[in-house]
Amino acid sequence: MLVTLEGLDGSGKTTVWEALHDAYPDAVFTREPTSDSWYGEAVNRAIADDDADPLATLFLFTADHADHLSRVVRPALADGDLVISDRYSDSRYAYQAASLRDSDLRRPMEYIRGIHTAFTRPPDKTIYLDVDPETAAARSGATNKFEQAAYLADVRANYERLMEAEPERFVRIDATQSPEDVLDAVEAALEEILAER
Ligand SMILES: Nc1ncnc2c1ncn2[C@@H]1O[C@H](COP(=O)(O)OP(=O)(O)O)[C@@H](O)[C@H]1O
Ligand SMILES: Cc1cn([C@H]2C[C@H](O)[C@@H](COP(=O)(O)OP(=O)(O)O)O2)c(=O)[nH]c1=O
Repeated sequence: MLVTLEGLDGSGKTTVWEALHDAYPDAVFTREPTSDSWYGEAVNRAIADDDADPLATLFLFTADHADHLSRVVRPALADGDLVISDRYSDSRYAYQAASLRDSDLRRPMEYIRGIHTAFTRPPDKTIYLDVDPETAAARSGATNKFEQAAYLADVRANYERLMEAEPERFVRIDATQSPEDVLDAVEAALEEILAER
């Protein structure tokens, strides 16, 4: 089973993902962008480059996803493992659709979803850590171009569209709560997800 964690920068995904290691010692913990491949390194260069072309950046993130799928996610799922990924394809649909909002693409989110359809493995469930863009930008320190409040407001609107389209896949958690309460809510959601399996 594939469970993904999504949310704005600073929503607390990584804090939760790290804390879940203790509760689910047998799960495969992974993330996008990947942190153990040259594809992930290329993505990190694009994130750090304020002048990186947004369409080129989309394809770098998508290349990293393809490698992540074939090298980590599909083999783990084939072994029957629980896979918990800190960010996954919805990050592309939400963030790159915002980056490409003023591009020549008429419907960026549909375009980005379209290039994934043929090869991706959609998540079984997605836990969305919900925070307002101002809190997100403040917590993340607004250190890169994706972490600015105005941009994050667009990203959040895109996540809302994704949740509206597939309400049964998403579990929304109020991530403005204390880290302990967020973790409790995520663990309760995961227990329910695994019980339904
Ligand atoms: N529920 C929370 N309340 C307040 N601060 C938080 C909370 N969760 C995480 N943080 C802090 O916010 C910052 C970003 O958290 P992080 O887990 O890295 O978020 P993300 O991976 O979603 O970008 C860190 O400094 C972290 O300690
Ligand atoms: C996976 C992914 C991440 N991103 C962005 C979100 C983050 O600003 C940045 C790095 O992701 P990440 O390392 O998860 O950052 P954080 O822990 O702060 O949330 O890349 C995309 O724009 N598209 C994607 O497909």
